[in-house]
Amino acid sequence: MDLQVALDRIPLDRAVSITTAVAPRTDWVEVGTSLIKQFGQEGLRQVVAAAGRTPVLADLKTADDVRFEFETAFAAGARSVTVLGLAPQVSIDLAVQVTGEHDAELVVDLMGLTPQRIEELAERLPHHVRLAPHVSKDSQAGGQRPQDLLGAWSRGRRLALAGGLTAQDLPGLADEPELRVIVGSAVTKADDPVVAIEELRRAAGKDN
Ligand SMILES: O=C(CO)[C@H](O)[C@H](O)COP(=O)(O)O
Repeated sequence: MDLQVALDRIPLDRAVSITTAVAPRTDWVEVGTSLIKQFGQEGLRQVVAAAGRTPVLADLKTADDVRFEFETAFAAGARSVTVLGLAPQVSIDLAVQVTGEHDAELVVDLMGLTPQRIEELAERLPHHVRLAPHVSKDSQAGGQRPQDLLGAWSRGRRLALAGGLTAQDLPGLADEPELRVIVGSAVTKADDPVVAIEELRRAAGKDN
């Protein structure tokens, strides 16, 4: 299991200082959609610099104008980007093409999709594309968990689970080899983000 720390709804200087502290202890750093909307390409560039050798995902949640949005993120140093599964198929196909041209990772965010559309995407998309079962911020109060969205379609696929996850969720997921777990608030709202990421590492079985 890989860990990805998502940075959302915090000032840029705090995002940079959290990144400096957690980057050596996480597999990926995510610049969340809220940060990208607030601080744009320059914010992304600053987090990439603070992350050092740890790769950075830009959670663009792109729905249109794929090449422009992706290439703006790659120019700032992002190594992975997200497209919405809700986007038109032509945009999802272009997302596969553009990430391929840049040797970057593509993550397809599955929030808001019907089970039928998720199955269709899982069948259609190349195996190297990572699929992200995601309980959106606005849906989290309903108690749904991203792991509830897994099914026959997800077996053998590269996955990234997101949406309100904490260290308590990780032991049950630790055996999934192709799984990345995205944790935002559990780190950024912690009194000490380093203590929080160490707890997540232990829960993920990474420090045994
Ligand atoms: O993509 C996101 C919101 O749309 C977040 O990055 C993701 O949900 C992780 O954050 P949290 O653990 O706080 O839910």
